[in-house]
Amino acid sequence: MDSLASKRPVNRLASPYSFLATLARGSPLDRVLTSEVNGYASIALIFGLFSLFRTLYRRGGPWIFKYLTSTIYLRHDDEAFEMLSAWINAHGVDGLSRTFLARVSSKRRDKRFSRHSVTPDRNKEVQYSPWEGSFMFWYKGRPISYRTTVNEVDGDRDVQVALTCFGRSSRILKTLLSECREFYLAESRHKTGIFKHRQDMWRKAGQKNARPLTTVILPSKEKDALINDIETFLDEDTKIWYTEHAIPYQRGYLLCGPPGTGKSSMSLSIAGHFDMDIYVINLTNANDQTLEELFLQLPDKCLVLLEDIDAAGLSRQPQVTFSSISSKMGSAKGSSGPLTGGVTLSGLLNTLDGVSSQSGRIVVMTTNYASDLDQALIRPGRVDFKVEFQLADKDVVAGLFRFVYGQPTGESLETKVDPDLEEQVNQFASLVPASSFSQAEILSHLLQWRKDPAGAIENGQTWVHRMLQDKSRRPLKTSIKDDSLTMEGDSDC
Ligand SMILES: Nc1ncnc2c1ncn2[C@@H]1O[C@H](COP(=O)(O)OP(=O)(O)OP(=O)(O)O)[C@@H](O)[C@H]1O
Repeated sequence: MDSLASKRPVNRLASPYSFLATLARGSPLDRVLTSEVNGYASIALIFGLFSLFRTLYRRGGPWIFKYLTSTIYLRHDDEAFEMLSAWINAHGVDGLSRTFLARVSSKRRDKRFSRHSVTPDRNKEVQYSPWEGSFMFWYKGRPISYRTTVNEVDGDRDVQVALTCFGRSSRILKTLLSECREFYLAESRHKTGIFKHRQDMWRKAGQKNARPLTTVILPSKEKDALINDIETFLDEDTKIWYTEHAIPYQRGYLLCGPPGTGKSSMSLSIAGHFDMDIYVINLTNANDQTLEELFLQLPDKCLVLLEDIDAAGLSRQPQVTFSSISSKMGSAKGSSGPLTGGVTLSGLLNTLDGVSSQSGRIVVMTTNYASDLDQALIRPGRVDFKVEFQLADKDVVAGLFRFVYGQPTGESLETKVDPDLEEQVNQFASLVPASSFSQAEILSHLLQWRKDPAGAIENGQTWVHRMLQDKSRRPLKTSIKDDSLTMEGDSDC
C-alpha cells in the first residue's frame, strides 16, 4: 500500500485528508484514504462506519455487558475494597489509571501508595489511588476492567468499584479477590485493625502495630489473671464445650479505674496478643437498630470495645431522637440523620444477649465509674471478668521506670535487668507516693527525661510536689449514681 501511495503525485499534506493519511500510513485507514475514490467520499465512509459501530455498540453494548461479562461490585467503605487497593497498589496496576484521588497521608496507609510520594520526607505525604473512571489491567492472562462509580443519594456519596471480566464465569474475579485478601492479611500481620462505625456500617479507621503486653505496666497478678482467662476462653476445647452445651460463646470483660491507668492500652494489647481486630462502638452515635446491625456484621473472632460505658447515657426508656422520629416517618433503617443517644439499656442488653452473639467474641467495656453502671449490664453472663485498674503503686512506678530506661530485648520489649538501673528504679519509686498518680501521669514525667534517668530522679521531687498541689486544687467530681464524692482520679470499681 505504501507503494500505491507513493505513485500518487499529490502532496499528502496538501489535501483535506492528507494529514489523516500521514498519521494512518500502513493501516487499513490508509488504504481507504489513498484509494482512487474521491477523498471526501472516503471521509464520509469513515464517519459512516464510525456511526454504525457506535450505534451497534450503543444497542449491543449493554447486551454484551449483560450476557458476555461478569462483574463483582465492591463498596468503597468495605474492607474488601481496602484489600483490592492494597493489591493494586503493590502490583503497580494503578499506573494504568488516568484518574486519581489525591489525599494527604493518613497513618493507616503508611506504606501504601509511597511510590507516588511527591514530598521528599514522609510528613504530609500526598498519596493517590484510582478514582472515578476506569482502567484495564491483566490478571493471569485475562483482561480485567476496574470501574469506579459514584452515586449521590440524598446527599450521601455511594462509591462503588466494579471489577469486570469477559465470560459468564466470575471465577477469575473471585481468584483475584482471594489473592487480594491473602496479600492484605499478610501485610496486616502483627497489626491490630481498628474499626469504627458510621451509622450501621463498619469502616476500618486504621491499624496499629500490635502492642506487646509487656508495654502495659500493671500488677502482674491482675494482668496474668486477665490474660489467662482470655487464653482459656479462646482455647479450641472451650469453644467445643460452649457449642456442646449450647451456651453463647462470648465473654464480657469490665475494665474499670481512673483515667490514664491503661484500660484502653490493655484492650489494644489484648487484641494484638490474640491476633484480633478491635471494633469500637460509640453508643452515643447509634440507636438500638444500628447497634444490632453492627453486632450482626462482626467477624467471628474480634474484640468489641465499648469505651466509657458510664458516659453513654444509657436509659431504660427509648429516647426520642432524630433517628427514632425519622424511622417512624418511614425512612430507611440506618437513616442519615444524627443518632445521638439512641441506644437504650434494654437495646444494649438485647444485643449483648442476642442470638447473633455466639461466635467467640470478646466484649470489653471500660469505665471510670463502675458504680454508675446499671447492675443488669454488669451481671455475670454479660460481664464475666472484672479488672480494677488502680493508680500506680510502688511496683508499678518501678515497672514504668524500667520500661522507659531498660534495654528492650528483641521484639518482646522485655527489659534486661541491669543492677545500675535497679538502683535508680528504687530511688525513683521512693520519690513517688503510692496510689497518687496514674500511669499516664508518671509516664509523661519520665518521657520528658527520656534520655536522662538521673534527670527524671533529680527533678522527681519537684514534679511530685507540683502535681500534688495541682490535684488538691482540682474540683471534686460527683459520682452520678450514689452521690458519693469522688476525687477525679479516684476509682470506685
Ligand atoms: N498501665 C500502663 N502501662 C503503660 N502505659 C500506660 C499505662 N496506663 C496508661 N499508659 C499510657 O498512658 C496513656 C493513656 O492510657 P490509656 O488511654 O490506656 O488510659 P485509660 O485508662 O484508658 O484512660 P481513660 O479512662 O481516660 O480512657 C497512653 O499513652 C498509655 O500508653
